[in-house]
Amino acid sequence: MLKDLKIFLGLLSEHKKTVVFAVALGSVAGLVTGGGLTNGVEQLFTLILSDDRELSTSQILGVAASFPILFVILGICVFASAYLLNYAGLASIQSLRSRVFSRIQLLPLAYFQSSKTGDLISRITADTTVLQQTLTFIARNVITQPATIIGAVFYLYYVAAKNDGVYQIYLCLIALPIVIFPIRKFTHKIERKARQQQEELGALTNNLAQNLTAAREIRAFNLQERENRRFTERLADLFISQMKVVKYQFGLGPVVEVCSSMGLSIAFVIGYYNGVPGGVFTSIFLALYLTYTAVKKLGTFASELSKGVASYQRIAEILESPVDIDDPAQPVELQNVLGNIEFHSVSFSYGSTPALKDASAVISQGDICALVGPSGAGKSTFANLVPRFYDVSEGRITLDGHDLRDMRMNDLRDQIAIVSQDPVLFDDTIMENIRLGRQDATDEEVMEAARQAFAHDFISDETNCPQGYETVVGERGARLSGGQKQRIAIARAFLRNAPILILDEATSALDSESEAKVQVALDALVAGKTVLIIAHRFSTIKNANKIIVFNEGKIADIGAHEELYSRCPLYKSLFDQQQAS
Ligand SMILES: Nc1ncnc2c1ncn2[C@@H]1O[C@H](COP(=O)(O)OP(=O)(O)OP(=O)(O)O)[C@@H](O)[C@H]1O
Repeated sequence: MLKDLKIFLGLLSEHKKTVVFAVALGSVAGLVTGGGLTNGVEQLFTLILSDDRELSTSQILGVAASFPILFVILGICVFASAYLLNYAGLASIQSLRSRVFSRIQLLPLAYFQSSKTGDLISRITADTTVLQQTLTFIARNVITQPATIIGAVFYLYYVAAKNDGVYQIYLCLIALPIVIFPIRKFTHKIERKARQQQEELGALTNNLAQNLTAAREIRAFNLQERENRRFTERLADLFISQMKVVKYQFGLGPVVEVCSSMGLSIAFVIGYYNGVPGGVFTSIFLALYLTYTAVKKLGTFASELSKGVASYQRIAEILESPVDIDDPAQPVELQNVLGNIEFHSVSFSYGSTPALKDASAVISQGDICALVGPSGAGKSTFANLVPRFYDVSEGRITLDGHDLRDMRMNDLRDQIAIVSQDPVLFDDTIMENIRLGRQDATDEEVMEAARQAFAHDFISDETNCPQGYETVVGERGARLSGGQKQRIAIARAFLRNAPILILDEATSALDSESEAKVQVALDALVAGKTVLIIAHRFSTIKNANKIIVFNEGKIADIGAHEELYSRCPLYKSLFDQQQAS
């Protein structure tokens, strides 16, 4: 438990001073409860049970006032301590969420292919919420409860010293160590069950996320019933694991109470036979009761801690995932990049799946290089290695003679503009979506880029975009057609004006009229730049001066159209097939 507690105290370490001050206030509250309250009760009951009623009015008022005073002190300490500790807890969770989010921005693409989006969302939202509850629960109880126990035990010691026959009542405290055993057993169980519960919640969120992104397909293929069934099954799994946590969490309290009640019974028997006076006995009973209640709360505390540990482990998995593509210690300074790219015997595998084998190629400044080959041959993989979305497994890639791994990632990616087949737009205005190409671009520059991409006309057309450049495009650009989205993406590339362009069949979503227009724009854009076109249709390659033919992860041939057509059988057959269709 101490190890687990350390994790949480570590999370609170940014607010050490606040925590220390709050803990001091909590200790006062605990000691006042355990020591002061019991003492007050002793005085009160001794006076009320006595036949002798000769106290002066001021003495009576003094005793009567002692309780409100005690509770005012207690109230101030408890409130201030809880407020400050909650502040530290919530602020720590805020910074943890922010750290997890920042980490996610750095993680390699491969991480997202092996993780599920819904589960990641669940870790950042649901698991951090559990942690938040744990932190505030710990904050409320970590000091108050032990302080209450210490105060009460000291009071018992004080009473035993003052009264004959009372020291045997210490026997009642034997119940305390006995209670530790069920607490330990239950907390281990809770930690495992809570982890399972959070995993089920992650799976449920993932199911939901997938369902929401496939709303069109679900309707098109009449999958509603299948989706309902799957979601209901997930809900049932979550329910079962939640109930297991509930069983152990709430089973602990009664077990501790039964052990504690035995202690109270022993106290009664000892007190009765030893003739302990009524007032003293009442306060002893209260001290024992407070001690057991505090122990019970510590039991709940341990179970909360276990739940928190289970969630923390899921969050820590993100924080501890290696960022294997990182900046070098002494990066090369990139200046006036020309765009000469060379692949030197490059191999790459996705896990154990080889995707590129011993690929060597030179793509010089100004080359328009088309990557062609059958599906799965390695074209996209080849292009994805240039912006270091993945690092090569073997060999090296150079830009203007420098190994890509010797450059700062941001410097390298600043030299590259990408237009993908299915461009992603953010739920923001058209202006801001284009500005992603270069974040410091002025509105005028954004509009000029849109003109170059033949996007300005549809953006200015009120029927398409009622607020022009200020029109919000919806999630993933839902309010725009495929062709319009692609022209926005092309406008981004114009704005970026990078020396290297990667086009993933960039004109595939355009109708023949816009395709012709964009082709003119692309011709202007590519001038003097190094261009990689992942070509799925051969119509795209007519402007390429260099064609790389891929087959089963290997480069089968490199050359211009005419030479490849005459000497490369694979290229000839692919080209003829396309012409025929
Ligand atoms: N993220 C991934 N994880 C595992 N394997 C992958 C991944 N991406 C691609 N592959 C595999 O790597 C190989 C090359 O894929 P790649 O996407 O580079 O081919 P491609 O030529 O671009 O195909 P297409 O024309 O169909 O897009 C294929 O066997 C593919 O299954």
